[in-house]
Amino acid sequence: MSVIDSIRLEHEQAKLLRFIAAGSVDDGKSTLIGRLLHDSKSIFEDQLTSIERTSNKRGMEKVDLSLLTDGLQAEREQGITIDVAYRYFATPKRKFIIADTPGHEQYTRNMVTGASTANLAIVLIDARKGVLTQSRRHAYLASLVGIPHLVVAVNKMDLVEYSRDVFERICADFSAFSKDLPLRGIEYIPLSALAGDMVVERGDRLDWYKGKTLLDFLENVDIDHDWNTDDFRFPVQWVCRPQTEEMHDFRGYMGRVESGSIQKGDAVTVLPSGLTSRIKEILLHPDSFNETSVPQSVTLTIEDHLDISRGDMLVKTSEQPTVAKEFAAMVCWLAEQPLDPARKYIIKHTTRMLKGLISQIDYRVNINTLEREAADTLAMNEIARVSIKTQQFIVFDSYARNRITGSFIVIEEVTNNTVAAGMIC
Ligand SMILES: Nc1nc2c(ncn2[C@@H]2O[C@H](COP(=O)(O)OP(=O)(O)OP(=O)(O)O)[C@@H](O)[C@H]2O)c(=O)[nH]1
Repeated sequence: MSVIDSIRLEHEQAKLLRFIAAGSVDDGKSTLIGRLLHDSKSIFEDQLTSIERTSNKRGMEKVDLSLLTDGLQAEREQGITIDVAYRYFATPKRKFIIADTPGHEQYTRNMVTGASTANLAIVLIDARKGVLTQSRRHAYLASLVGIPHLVVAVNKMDLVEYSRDVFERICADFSAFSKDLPLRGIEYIPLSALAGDMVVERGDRLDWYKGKTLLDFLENVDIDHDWNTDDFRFPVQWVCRPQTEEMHDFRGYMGRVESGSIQKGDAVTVLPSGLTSRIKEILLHPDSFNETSVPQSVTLTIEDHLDISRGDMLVKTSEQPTVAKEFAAMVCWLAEQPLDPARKYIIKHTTRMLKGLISQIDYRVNINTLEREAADTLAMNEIARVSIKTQQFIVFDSYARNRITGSFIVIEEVTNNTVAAGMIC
């Protein structure tokens, strides 16, 4: 194998698909994830033995695969507890991370927080029940957080005699409802998580279905174009000014390239100040500055001495974002304490903290009917379109264009709790 081939192979192997499975209670989410792990041989043997033991103890004939995803870890993030369990598995073709969000009423906020980095969402539908209010809610939330790919998994096909008519009716219902949502592509797959049909193996009871199995689809869906590769965005995390004599002129701007790309000599603009310069060097080994290396983390130097600090954003002069003190956003309220419109909150956006006010609630979305309602405040799990005013300028793109520079969280100053997650319109 040539060096190029081995580099290419490494690159292919590094490809990672993040997905979430959304379903109402008892639709079979845990069974499906368990089946996926089991049939793709991703479960470690010791895990399987312990599940077999538990299933036997409970007097079950078959191994209960939902036990594989039980025991959600509570995640503590800025003071709120989010029940999202991350599960990792790999096949020779791809690596996967599943964010498993529980289906109870805290669901909305869990999904909004767990799904914001997902490439794909699986919406489970019980074949006997068809498209329910909850299925609509899941599809709406997936489109709200901008998940590029959606799989509608029509589960429990064994309970409707693997009927093609039932499957096609559900597909028609779902596509009629979802045509107004900004979803890019929807894949429909009939399956039985319990019997194992069309999850990893095709089985022989769904012969009329000619599409891919779930795993085949997950392994092959094109995710290269999911992220913004056009606009160079570099929020500055740290300004590096070594105090040694030989380097006292050095100024490096450390951070993560969140999107796009840059080359030596490219014209850059520092925002919000608007000052311009050119890239002098791109240093890819931040270790030498005692900083842990994370993917895409770099240190940039520029040709001129400009006043740049943490929270500023370097962009390519030819690819400018919006700079404003007021913007519209969709927010999901996460805190138990409702929104207080009179209160100043902290808006955390990229590497910046700004003081801001939710100056107006344009409308609240009833996530069961998707209708817009008037509202004076927001309670936990509610979603609304709001206007936000900030004291200083904020540099952003719309969330539809850039999931990093288009998203923010709202923090309550006194308690330091995260109270909302937002996506800029
Ligand atoms: N017949 C049949 N039963 C299934 C299938 N998938 C899941 N089930 C059963 O449906 C019930 C619920 O499955 P779970 O996987 O626990 O459902 P869930 O959606 O994860 O439910 P929660 O964890 O409570 O949110 C269990 O009794 C499963 O055995 C299927 O394809 N066919």
